[in-house]
Amino acid sequence: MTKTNDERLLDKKITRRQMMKMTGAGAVGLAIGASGMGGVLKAFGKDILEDQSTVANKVDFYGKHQSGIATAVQTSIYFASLNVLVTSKSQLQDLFQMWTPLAVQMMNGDLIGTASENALIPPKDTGEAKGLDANNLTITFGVGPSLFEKKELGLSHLKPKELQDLPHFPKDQLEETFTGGDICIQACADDPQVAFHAVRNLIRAASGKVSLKWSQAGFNSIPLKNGKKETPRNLFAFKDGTENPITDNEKDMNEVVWVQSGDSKPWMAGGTYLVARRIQMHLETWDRTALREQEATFGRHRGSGAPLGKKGEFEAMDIDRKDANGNPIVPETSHTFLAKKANARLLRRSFSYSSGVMDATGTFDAGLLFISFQKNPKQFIKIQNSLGRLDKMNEYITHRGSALFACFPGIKKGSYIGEALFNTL
Ligand SMILES: C=CC1=C(C)c2cc3[nH]c(cc4nc(cc5[nH]c(cc1n2)c(C)c5CCC(=O)O)C(CCC(=O)O)=C4C)c(C)c3C=C
Ligand SMILES: [Fe+2]
Repeated sequence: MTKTNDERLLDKKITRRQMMKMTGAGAVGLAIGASGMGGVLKAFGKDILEDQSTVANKVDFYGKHQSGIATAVQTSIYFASLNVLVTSKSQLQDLFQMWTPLAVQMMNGDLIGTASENALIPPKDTGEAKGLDANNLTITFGVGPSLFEKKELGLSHLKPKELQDLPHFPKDQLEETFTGGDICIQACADDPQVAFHAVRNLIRAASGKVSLKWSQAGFNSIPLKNGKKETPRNLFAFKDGTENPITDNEKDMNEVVWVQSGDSKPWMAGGTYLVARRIQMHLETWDRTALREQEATFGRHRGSGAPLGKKGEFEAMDIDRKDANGNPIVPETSHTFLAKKANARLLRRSFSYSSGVMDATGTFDAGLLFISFQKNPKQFIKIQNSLGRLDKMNEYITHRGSALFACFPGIKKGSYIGEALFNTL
């Protein structure tokens, strides 16, 4: 990347120590002048852009935590797992600094860069989101275990001990083409093109610095009842996401999702761990299954989403309830029985996918892009181990992809994505 005069000057005159002091204190105070864009301040040659509070359907980029985690689930996701091609920590830092204003612009519903009428060069923005509003776009960034294993990046001492490849689980049939990655970008929005546009433009702007390892688009259809959003249904037609932490309850979120200071490496405080599992759902087999069997698989009623034997979706599920003959009302091999029995919690934020046909079988390649956020990956591991070989749902699903990423804490205005990681020696 060619550097501007300002950047060259800064490279020379500001020592690393001074730079860390200033960014730590909030880099807004560091602004070195207005750019040609009129009133847009710069730090280290990068534009400091604001969240535009007047924009329709807009989620804030800046905050204590990254967006796309506690944010109400949107209807579309484009999830990308990337490998890095850069060969030094400072190049990686440059990459996240470069991505920061682009993410702010796109979450404001704007195109990236400044519009140019120069017909001799490709436009800065790929353009397909023009005319669409922000559509509650959220962009969430995380880093995978493999990033810290790249010697040339010198990050190994900063790797949290929790950030290890997930263990092999019974019945896993993972494919390398849907597994792992150095960086993840989760773009969610209420429009598929807005979500795709975000990832496409971030990758394009990072040409030569990252390569796309795998990606998955997904969808959720969210019914509205009297103007209120209801729980979306998965491709097995069951309400999915009923039993989840309350995202606007800080205590719940601190207990389940947000890494607290002292829990892990200091740079992770306020962040979280993202588990992604690409789980194929065998729709053809499911569709041949009797309703009673389907309900026994989940331990819930298909229509209402209520626990078996109850009426309301949000009624408590008591897994110890027995019928008159002393048999458990919620089957002991049902998905919810086993998930509950694990006695661990996580925030599920999954999306359905449909990606054509499985070559070998001629069946749908469709399923769930399961995404969960938890303050420690062991919460996921505990639940997945409890589901293990017993989960009745195993007859109808196959885990085909898996990845774990450490998601940075939120970004302060004037700072950039992942700053805490790069400012730790
Ligand atoms: C290891 C974690 C989990 C995986 C993987 C998983 C896959 C998966 N789940 C469904 C559908 C449903 N899951 C439901 C509940 C539920 N699932 C998990 C965990 C995993 N699911 C938990 C922790 C829970 C909550 C359990 C509880 O305490 O009650 C439900 C019921 C409704 C709900 O609460 O959302 C459904 C339906 C699919 C289809 C799937 C993989 C394809
Ligand atoms: Fe589940």
